[in-house]
Amino acid sequence: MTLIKLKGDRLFPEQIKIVEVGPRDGLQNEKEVVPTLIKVEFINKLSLCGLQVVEATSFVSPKWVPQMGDHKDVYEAITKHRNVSYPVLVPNVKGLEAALSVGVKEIAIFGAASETFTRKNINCSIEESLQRFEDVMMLAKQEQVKVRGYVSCALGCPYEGNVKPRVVAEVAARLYKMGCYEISLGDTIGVGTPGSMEKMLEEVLKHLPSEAVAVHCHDTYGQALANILIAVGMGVNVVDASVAGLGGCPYAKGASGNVATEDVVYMLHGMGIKTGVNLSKLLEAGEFICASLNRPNGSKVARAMSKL
Ligand SMILES: CC(C)(COP(=O)([O-])OP(=O)([O-])OC[C@H]1O[C@@H](n2cnc3c(N)ncnc32)[C@H](O)[C@@H]1OP(=O)([O-])[O-])[C@@H](O)C(=O)NCCC(=O)NCCSC(=O)C[C@@](C)(O)CC(=O)[O-]
Repeated sequence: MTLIKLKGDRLFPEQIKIVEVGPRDGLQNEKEVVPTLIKVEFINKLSLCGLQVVEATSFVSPKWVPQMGDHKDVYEAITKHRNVSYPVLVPNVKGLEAALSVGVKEIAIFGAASETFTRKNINCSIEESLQRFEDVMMLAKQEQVKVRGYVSCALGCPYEGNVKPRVVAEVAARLYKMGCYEISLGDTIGVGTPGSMEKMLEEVLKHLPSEAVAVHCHDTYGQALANILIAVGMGVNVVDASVAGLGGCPYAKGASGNVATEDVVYMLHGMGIKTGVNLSKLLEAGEFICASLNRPNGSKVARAMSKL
């Protein structure tokens, strides 16, 4: 990884990969069912923005998350671009088998550093979830499917409050050792601050190379950009974000959307860090989904630029 020096002592990666999670994390919590065709058009627009990764949907139980119940239809209908990967969330072997039946090439398994959140989210303990993921990983390896891992509640849990960095590092290390090529650390309820992000990452980076770490910051407390800046300054070069700041987790009451992709891209480009993302096209994709959902745009950059 090439690092560039900005003002001060910190070195920053020259290039950051943005993982766009809007179609999945962004839409999974919408109250009204979003029509499949809108989801497909949304993903197709995002595919034209220069993003390398667009998380497309979740192969989870439709009883638990009805909004993602059209996962197969969405995945089959989207136009797949050669340079873009379209990972989908998978909680168990059943989900992977369904994903394989429509030709999915990359999945994300999702664990957490909180027992209560894990129970509420995927109905098992942390240890049971890791055993389930071992089974998923075995089949994924056999089918040559790439696997990304999430660790939710990395900076706090909606049920248990503070979460120990040591526990985050342990779950992250287990997922990495199992074969996940990248571990995304989720501030699920956006309570983290630059201080807690730094402490948590110091612990995680004792066990994982920085190239294998991503951050996934919800912006509930308005800390997301500051937290990302800290992470990037510590060598993390993958950032998850959701266009127009869409999103929230159905099992984390009150959690607002992810950091807006437009805001992350604007900040990084302003620092001279490349993302490969075309901000104008991203703004169009954000406007499209906000108009379709009839909701205001959660990106400050999008709002400011629409007035220019
Ligand atoms: C994991 C389960 C399935 C366990 O749910 P369960 O009820 O314990 O599972 P089960 O094995 O007893 O199955 C119950 C029913 O679900 C079916 N089922 C079982 N598996 C599947 C599947 N894969 N796809 C479709 N259907 C499935 C299964 O066939 C059965 O159907 P029935 O016999 O009752 O008709 C459930 O808890 C679930 O789907 N949870 C997903 C919840 C979810 O998607 N949460 C939001 C993810 S966001 C997140 O985690 C945070 C993140 C990643 O964004 C990062 C951050 O911000 O921190």
